[in-house]
Amino acid sequence: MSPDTLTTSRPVEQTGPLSLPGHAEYLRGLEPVLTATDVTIDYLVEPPVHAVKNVSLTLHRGEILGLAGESGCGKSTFAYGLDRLLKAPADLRSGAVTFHDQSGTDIDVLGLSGEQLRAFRWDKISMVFQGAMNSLNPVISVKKQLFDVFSTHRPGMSKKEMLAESQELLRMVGVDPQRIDSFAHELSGGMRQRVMIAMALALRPQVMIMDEPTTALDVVVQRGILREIMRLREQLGFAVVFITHDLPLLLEISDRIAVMLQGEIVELNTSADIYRSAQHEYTRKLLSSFPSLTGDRGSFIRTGEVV
Ligand SMILES: Nc1ncnc2c1ncn2[C@@H]1O[C@H](COP(=O)(O)OP(=O)(O)OP(=O)(O)O)[C@@H](O)[C@H]1O
Repeated sequence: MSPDTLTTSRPVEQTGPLSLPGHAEYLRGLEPVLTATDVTIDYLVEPPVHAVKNVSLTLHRGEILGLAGESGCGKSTFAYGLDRLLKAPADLRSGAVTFHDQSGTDIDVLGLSGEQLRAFRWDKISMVFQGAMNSLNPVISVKKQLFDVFSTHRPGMSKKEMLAESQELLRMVGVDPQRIDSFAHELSGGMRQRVMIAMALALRPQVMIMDEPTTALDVVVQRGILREIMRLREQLGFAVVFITHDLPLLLEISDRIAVMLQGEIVELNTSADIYRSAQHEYTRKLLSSFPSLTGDRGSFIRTGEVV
């Protein structure tokens, strides 16, 4: 890593638009792990699409930050920008993304070169996508795919260590370690997604970006996986940017929620305050469009218990 990618300044805490005093209270004492400042991303098509407009957001160590908003508002584009996964015609026009490493070093993510970026991704920030379970290679065993992560990023590890670590990862995500020799096509959709989460956890990243990670799964499997993610977050302390259009789900699992509308964050607050006293008209509209908030799932929000 070249010296110009390193800085030591710490960002000013952001409470964000339309946030209540409780939000500032929530932020007190939290340490930032990822900061996006004035990020603007366009798709250079004719006419150009201004997908993300001057978005600033701070993710704190160990927090689950939900990114909500209807289809096309720019959630995925922003998340891909955070991890430098954008491809043409997407163009990150301006802004800064800083990763505040546990070691105390700040990394200018947009300044990383190809090799530095490969080393950074998966190690510091990993990503789980909706389609990820289909991105496991069906004809390569789970073991080989997990081993590939280790041999690329941890070349010093022995095969024995890789096996022990892979089995432990599978156990952590609720997959029988004996399935390590299975091929992806032999696993259910839910299990494939759990294996993807195991791969994303393999290097113990400090941040995981999850873009609709459970949307394609049935509700029971989905809730099992979400519970696992929340438990692992407690155990391992990583932070999560969780993207979905399912606002009730975000209210259940997130510490804070950022609401996106047409490429901008229009409201940022704790989940409790978003639920109790949404400030932006669009957030209120989103909340009222989910009848489940007044039904069974609403009971969690009222009681604080995950069922
Ligand atoms: N390759 C592309 N070329 C042109 N425009 C694009 C491209 N990909 C996305 N967009 C546009 O960028 C905007 C933001 O899209 P994005 O996929 O980030 O939204 P999203 O909130 O994640 O939606 P979804 O929940 O449907 O994934 C939309 O207007 C979309 O049509």
